[in-house]
Amino acid sequence: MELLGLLLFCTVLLLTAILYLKWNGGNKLLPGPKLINILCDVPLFVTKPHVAFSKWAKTYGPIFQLRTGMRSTIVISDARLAKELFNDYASTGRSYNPIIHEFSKGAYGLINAEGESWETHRRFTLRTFRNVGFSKTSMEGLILDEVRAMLERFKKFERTPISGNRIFNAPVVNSLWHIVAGERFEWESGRDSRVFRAADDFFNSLLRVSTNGLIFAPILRFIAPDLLGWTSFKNSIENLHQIFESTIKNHEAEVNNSNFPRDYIDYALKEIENTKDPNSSFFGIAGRTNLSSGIFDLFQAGSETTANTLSWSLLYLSNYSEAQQRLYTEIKATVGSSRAPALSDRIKMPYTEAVIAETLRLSNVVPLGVPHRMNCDKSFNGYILPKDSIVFVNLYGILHDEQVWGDPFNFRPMRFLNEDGSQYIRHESFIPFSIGKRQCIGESLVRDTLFLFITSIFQQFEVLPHQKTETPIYFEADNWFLLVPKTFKVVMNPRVHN
Ligand code: HEM
Repeated sequence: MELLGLLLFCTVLLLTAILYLKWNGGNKLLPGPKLINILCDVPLFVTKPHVAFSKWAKTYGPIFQLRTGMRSTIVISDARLAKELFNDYASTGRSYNPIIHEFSKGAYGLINAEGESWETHRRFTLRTFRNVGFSKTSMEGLILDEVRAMLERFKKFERTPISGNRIFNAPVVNSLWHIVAGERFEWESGRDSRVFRAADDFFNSLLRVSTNGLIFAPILRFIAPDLLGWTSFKNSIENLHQIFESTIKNHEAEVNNSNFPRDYIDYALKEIENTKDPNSSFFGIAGRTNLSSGIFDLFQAGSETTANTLSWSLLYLSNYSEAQQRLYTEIKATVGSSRAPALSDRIKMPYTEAVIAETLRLSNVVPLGVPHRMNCDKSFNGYILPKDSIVFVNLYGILHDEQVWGDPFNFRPMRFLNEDGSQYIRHESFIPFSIGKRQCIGESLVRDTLFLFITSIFQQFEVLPHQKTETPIYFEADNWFLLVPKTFKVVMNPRVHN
């Protein structure tokens, strides 16, 4: 009888263990701060969530969980783990946030779309970028048009202090508009463009709603819509969509133009015309909404990010005179002073490549990437990541990890070079564009833009800080949603070429 009882007990124990393991997938519970720890860090979390995440990663490790509501939020602070997870289709969902979804009129376009619709649109955009001239000579010519205009502008203000903030917005928005709509505005002659104005309004209102906490607590938009900036945010989005819509209509009227397709909109209209599958993201009315939202995404993802990274490069290089001198020496030796830098020079300029990488690393304009959503339960690294949990990649923590970089807050391009400085070294933790299936699609455009702008500016000018910052220099950013430099001024001194 005793033996039978023991057998029964062992069987129940075994079954319980099997059921537990089956339910839990053989996985441990994710570590993470308790509610009380989160409450203690609320001011930091609200103002600088990327810093709070990095602080918690030190205590709870490279993968931790915040259990604040019904859904769990998972934070990854290690490049290798991020690569493994984000290469898995299970992690390619997007979370629903009414503030972020307002951009794309729902889950349309590129950033907020999911599943087949997102895949089709992403493939189309990458292909079209290549066709329109991404990384080809025509794209280079298009960026160089903006570089020339920029240099002309700087010449007007040489030797006088000028603001380093927002000076790259017009050329960057202009080059995007050129790719998308085939038009170039002569912003350098002081002509204002409604696209610039609308893009500016949108970003100012986006910064306002993110600072006011609406992104974390969207419910606030119903409580004080005007006061918290929700109304002007919505209006600025509507305004941009109207501009895109009227431009698309003008393109439709020119479909029979002999040069068709000329730009992104033309390619998309052709795709819509050729799509007969009602389930496709390019079919009929949904196809049109996807196009308008897709353009919106290219603007919101591509303009402020690139323009602010260029501003950061001016701030760093003007304060780190040794790095600027070394950059100039390489430009002089490779390009000289009688012609403009070209993308073909890039391969011979490892120091410049390192300056670009170090600027992207230290400035890290998108500190928390764009949150992903798990499409299904997933067993990962010994844990279960439940369906619908939100996953953040803590790019800020990864790009500023002391264990990885040693002195993460110094601007030190040499960290990307081999010992004798002759070769650029790829770094596994260098992921400013995130990683995996949803990695930024603008990376190659950004790298080309940074190369051509930075080499051209420093070929022509010595850039000095208007007011020297203390040493060691730590550059504080404004706003957490997009890390933009605080107000600063520089002085552009023309170089004397002999
Ligand atoms: C310095 C400049 C830029 C940085 C640092 C940057 C960074 C990022 C990051 C971190 C993501 C999130 C990826 C993820 O979800 O895991 C992203 C997504 C995206 N970026 Fe960029 N980006 C930059 C410029 C651009 C440009 C110039 C464009 C296009 C013209 C662009 C288009 C996009 C799009 C469409 C997505 C969404 C991709 C998807 O959901 O599949 N970005 N970017």
